Amino acid sequence: MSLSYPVNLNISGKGCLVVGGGSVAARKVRGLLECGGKVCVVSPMLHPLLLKLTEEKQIVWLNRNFQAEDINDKFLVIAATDNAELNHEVAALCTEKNILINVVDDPLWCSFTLPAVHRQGDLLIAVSTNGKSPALARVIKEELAEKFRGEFAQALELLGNLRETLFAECPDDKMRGKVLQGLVTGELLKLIEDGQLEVVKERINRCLLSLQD
Ligand SMILES: C[C@@]1(CC(=O)O)C2=NC(=C\c3[nH]c(c(CCC(=O)O)c3CC(=O)O)Cc3[nH]c(c(CC(=O)O)c3CCC(=O)O)/C=C3\N/C(=C\2)[C@@H](CCC(=O)O)[C@]3(C)CC(=O)O)/[C@H]1CCC(=O)O
Ligand SMILES: NC(=O)c1ccc[n+]([C@@H]2O[C@H](COP(=O)([O-])OP(=O)(O)OC[C@H]3O[C@@H](n4cnc5c(N)ncnc54)[C@H](O)[C@@H]3O)[C@@H](O)[C@H]2O)c1
Repeated sequence: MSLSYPVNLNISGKGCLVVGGGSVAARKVRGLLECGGKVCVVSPMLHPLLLKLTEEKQIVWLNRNFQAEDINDKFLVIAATDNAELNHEVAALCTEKNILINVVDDPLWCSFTLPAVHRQGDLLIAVSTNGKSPALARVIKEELAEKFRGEFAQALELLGNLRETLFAECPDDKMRGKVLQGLVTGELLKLIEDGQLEVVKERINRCLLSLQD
């Protein structure tokens, strides 16, 4: 399989269809909802988690078998049934209409695959094995999750604010780059990892003060 091109999709408010309502579909639906997707599930049976989401009106459930027109106007589709032939059929329909398609039992039919994901606030760590071993992707993600904990979400907030201030107050882009690269080093990473957020704040303030000199 050729190498996949990594992107971060904005699916907020966009129509996402999941075909199938089992445990794999439930995992994919959770991921879509987390990012603000408008999720519709078509399946004659639903996993209890999906039933709950339907009752809470977080998703729309079409309680029947898949029909070709279900993909109309969808931004992306995930074919997650236990019927390989049907999953291929869904993929072929989407490919024809240039709709993004993920097929849970066949990477070759996917226009996108899902990585194992660890999030802390705006920090996103995504691990892919290009379909070679999803289980390994999960284990690598779990290892990374032990290192990149909640402190990183907090530190990112601080760095994001600093960057905004720099964009507003320092018109020289070379200077901005220099300031940010000088601040964000392996040493800062270690401070964040050790939970020394006060020291991180101090470094950021020092950075701001140096701009006024
Ligand atoms: C990462 C993760 C993201 C997510 O789903 O959110 C994900 N699979 C996860 C787990 C997982 N999946 C499977 C196992 C059992 C062990 C094993 O088979 O290895 C485990 C392990 C477990 O559950 O621990 C079975 C499996 N998966 C695929 C096939 C079909 C095939 O390969 O042909 C089969 C065989 C089905 C069968 O046996 O019939 C296919 C795909 N699975 C992918 C993603 C894409 C490639 C990702 C990559 O490697 O880059 C791809 C191509 C399409 C896609 O689904 O996007 C998620 C981790 C969630 C987490 O972080 O906890
Ligand atoms: N990609 C992954 O991460 C991953 C992981 C494990 C398994 N799998 C694969 O995913 C597939 C699904 O696994 P599962 O555990 O969720 O299976 P499951 O049996 O729990 O769910 C299958 C779902 O498909 C629905 N379905 C069947 N025919 C349908 C139709 N005509 N229209 C709409 N929905 C229909 C069923 O109602 C059911 O809800 C398996 O075949 C397996 O090969 C993929």
